[in-house]
This record gives sequence, structure tokens and C-alpha cells, in this order.
Amino acid sequence: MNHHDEQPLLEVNGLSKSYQDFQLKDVNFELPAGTIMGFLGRNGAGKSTTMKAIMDLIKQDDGDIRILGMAMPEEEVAVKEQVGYVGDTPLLNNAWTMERTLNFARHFYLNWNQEAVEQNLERFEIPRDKKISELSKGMKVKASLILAMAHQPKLLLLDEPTSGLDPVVRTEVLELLLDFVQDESRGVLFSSHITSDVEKIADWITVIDDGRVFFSEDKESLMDRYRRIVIPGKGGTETMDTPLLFNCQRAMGSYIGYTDCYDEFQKIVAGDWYSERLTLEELFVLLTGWKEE
Ligand SMILES: Nc1ncnc2c1ncn2[C@@H]1O[C@H](COP(=O)(O)OP(=O)(O)OP(=O)(O)O)[C@@H](O)[C@H]1O
Repeated sequence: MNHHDEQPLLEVNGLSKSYQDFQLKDVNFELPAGTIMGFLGRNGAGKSTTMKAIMDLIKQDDGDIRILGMAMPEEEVAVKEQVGYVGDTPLLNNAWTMERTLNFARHFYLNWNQEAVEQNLERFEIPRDKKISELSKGMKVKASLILAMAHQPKLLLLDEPTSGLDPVVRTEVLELLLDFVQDESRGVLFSSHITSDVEKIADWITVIDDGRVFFSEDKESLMDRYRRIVIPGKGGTETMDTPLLFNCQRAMGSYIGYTDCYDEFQKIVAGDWYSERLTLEELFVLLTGWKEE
């Protein structure tokens, strides 16, 4: 389906923020409805800062942020009805039970869905009567997610929702996110260092590097256009001498390079080579790590 005819759920245009030793520089991307966007970047690249600026938890220096066409922070009250956020430091009060937390939070929203809350509490086996401080890390994450989704937002902004969770709980959380976007009107932006999680469920990948958007692209097209090209044996220097390849090197008796336009490479470059698809993790390391060598 073509998502682009519809209004994006989230538009970030020219977002800038300066700290003493770090700048977000002209961050631009759009999140279409029905999309799960994986937000990747190395430690300190600016993921949390971007998400906090979207939520107006920190003041942006410059930029235009729209959620369902509404401007942040100008239309904050209306926007927050449409957004669920789970940040890097949970907002849950440790001394409260889940019951008390939910009873408190429900008064702030018009569209609170108690039925969905009950279902999710059951689905994730979250006890209502235990204090938040008595929940395990995984339970806290799930509790935060239930809370973030209780007012039926259109957009979820999740800062590393799956880090520190066991594989079973991680899978449950990923399934919850897939369910969430299923009706194609909602969307999720989630940052993660667990590239396999992102590869599993994201439709769109946005990579931020040193405060700039490196690329923001449909996952399938991204994974399709990159390939590792291998020429076995000692030859291959001429074959590899094409601007379509980068990061060429000899390794394990072969000549290895990478292309970001595999379609073209395939058409143009003859010779004895074969290609390998990259995992998202390999692609991420290749693109954000190789320039440091
Ligand atoms: N309140 C602050 N004051 C000054 N600098 C800050 C502040 N918050 C974050 N930074 C700096 O901004 C940069 C980006 O931080 P941010 O938390 O956005 O990165 P991140 O991509 O989320 O990293 P990680 O993957 O490690 O969570 C870092 O260099 C950090 O030190």
C-alpha cells in the first residue's frame, strides 16, 4: 500500500539542539501511518535527545515538529492525547502500585481505554497490587508500555523498549507493537541497539549519526540495495575497480567490497563474483563504523 498519500503521523523538520559538547543538526524525517520505524544510532548519536525534543521534554533550538499535522509544542495538549512515550528513565512512581498508577493517569486523558488496560495487564501478567519497585525490570517495561498505550494514542515513541529484557519478554513486546500498528492508522518510533529486534519488526529505518540523520529509508529497499560482493581467489582487482563499490579489502583469500546500488552493480559488473545480503546489524556497523578506520 502507498503510505505517502496520507498525512504522516510524525514530521520532524530542521530540528536542532545544542548542548555544550553535542549538537543535533537539522534532523529531518517522517513517519507514515502504519509504520514501525526503528531509530538506530551509536551511543551518544542523539536518539534520546531527538525523542525528548519531539515530546518537548527539552527545548529545541530550532525546528518544526508535527504530530498528525499538529505543531509541537504549540498544540501540546491535543498532541499528547495522540502520543504515548516511554523514555529512557521510567516515569513510574516506585512507591505506587500499578492500580494506583493507572487510577491516577486515567484522569489526564479523554480516550482512556480501561478494557484494553485490563486485557494487557492480564496478557502480560502484571500484578496490580504490587508496588512498582517490586516489579522486575521486564515487568516495569511492560507496565510502562501498558500505561503509554492506555489512552489509545496514534503514535508511540519508545526509547529502547526492549533493552535488558529476556528474549521471551522481548518477543512479547515486539508482538504488542506489531498488533498496535496493524490497523494501519497508528505508528511507532522506537530506538534500539538490538538491531535484530529492529530488523524483525520495523518497516522503516532511520539512522542518526553524530546528531545528523544519516538516512531514513524503507527497510526492504535499504536491505535490497546493499550487498557484500566477494571475488574469490587472488584476482579481481580490475573487476573491483568500480565506483559502485566501497570499503574494498582483501580478506581470507578473497577480495571483498560493498555496494549500495546492487541492482546497477549486477547489470554493469561482469566477472567472477558472488554477493551476500547483509543483516541490519552488519549494515549498521558498516555504515556507522567504517569511516573511523
Ligand atoms: N542534558 C544534557 N546536557 C548536555 N549534554 C547532553 C544532555 N543530554 C544529552 N547530552 C549529550 O548529547 C549527546 C547525545 O545524547 P543522547 O542521549 O541523545 O544519545 P543516544 O543516541 O540516545 O545515546 P545512547 O544510545 O547511548 O542512549 C551525548 O553526547 C550526551 O552527552
